[in-house]
Amino acid sequence: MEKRSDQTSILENLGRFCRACIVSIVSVGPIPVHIAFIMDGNRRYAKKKNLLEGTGHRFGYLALINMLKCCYELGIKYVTIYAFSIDNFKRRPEEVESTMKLIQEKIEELIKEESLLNIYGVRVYFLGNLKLLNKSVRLTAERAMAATAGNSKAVLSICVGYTSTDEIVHAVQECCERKWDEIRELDSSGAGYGLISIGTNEESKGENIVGVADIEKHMYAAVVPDPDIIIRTSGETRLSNFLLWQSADSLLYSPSILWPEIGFRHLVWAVLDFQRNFHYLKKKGKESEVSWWKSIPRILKYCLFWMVGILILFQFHSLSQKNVEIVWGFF
Ligand SMILES: CC(C)=CCC/C(C)=C/CC/C(C)=C/COP(=O)(O)OP(=O)(O)O
Repeated sequence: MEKRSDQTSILENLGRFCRACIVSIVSVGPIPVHIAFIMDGNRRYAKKKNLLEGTGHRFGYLALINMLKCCYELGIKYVTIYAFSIDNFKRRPEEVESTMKLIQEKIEELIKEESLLNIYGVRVYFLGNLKLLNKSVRLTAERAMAATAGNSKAVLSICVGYTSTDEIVHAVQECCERKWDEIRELDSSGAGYGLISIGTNEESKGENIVGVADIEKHMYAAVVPDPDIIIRTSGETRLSNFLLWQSADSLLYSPSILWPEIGFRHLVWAVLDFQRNFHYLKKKGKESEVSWWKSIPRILKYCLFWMVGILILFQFHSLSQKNVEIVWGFF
């Protein structure tokens, strides 16, 4: 029994070591600053595994926690997730209620002292029309934002009661209201009142024109940079009203797995895809600053990684299926 658990912990450490090696190899190239996830396929996962529908979302949450850890290990500073769209409110009332309950329960878990958010220094934002949430979920969300406001290493944005078209309409409305107040302040005589028009100019102070940058400032997602990659599981290549304004230059990556099945390997693949397409993604001024000599420790780790890999291959016949699964679990 003792021997068995020793063997398990050796394999777990081996899994962790291999993962750390992959992280250091991938980090030689440019790492995306912001990844957004469309967590698609929770209910299909439950169906596939003959589980209750709501259990699919619980597995989805576990996958989310694992994915956040992977992102923070890779040094990705901003993560945004599509947790509940405005359209999701049209689902069966029992489903809406149970998903909301789950979201509230998990937010409460996430703001505990020893939670993942505090370990990795993550500030959390809720993006969307929060008025659509019931009072207790809204208050929990507000409490989470206040509780993590002092964290500054990373940012997690949770989109609830969100759709991109709603965000754009809200931003334009708010922007016009502000512009109206601004003009009124500048021209107390009221003589300059007129129509406010939407212009293509970036920003326009004191004029009756609202520009792109003016609108952007009023987006829910104004607190984070535009996403470099949007990952949508279940092989779908639609954005489903998610970050339409912000995704003009984003790479869409769409692995054919259901959200609860997502793992480290899918994230690494998405980042490698981003690195391959880096020069096409208009990442001006964001070139990697890594020079070859700075990569020496990483290259050594890379060699060590392959040596260990070859040793494992030699030993493979002596590993049981269970042991192989333990190591594979880290990917
Ligand atoms: C604290 C926090 C943010 C918790 C998140 C909980 C969580 C994983 C919510 C996901 C909800 C959702 C609508 C997923 C989409 O799958 P789907 O229901 O559309 O599945 P389908 O595509 O198989 O129908």
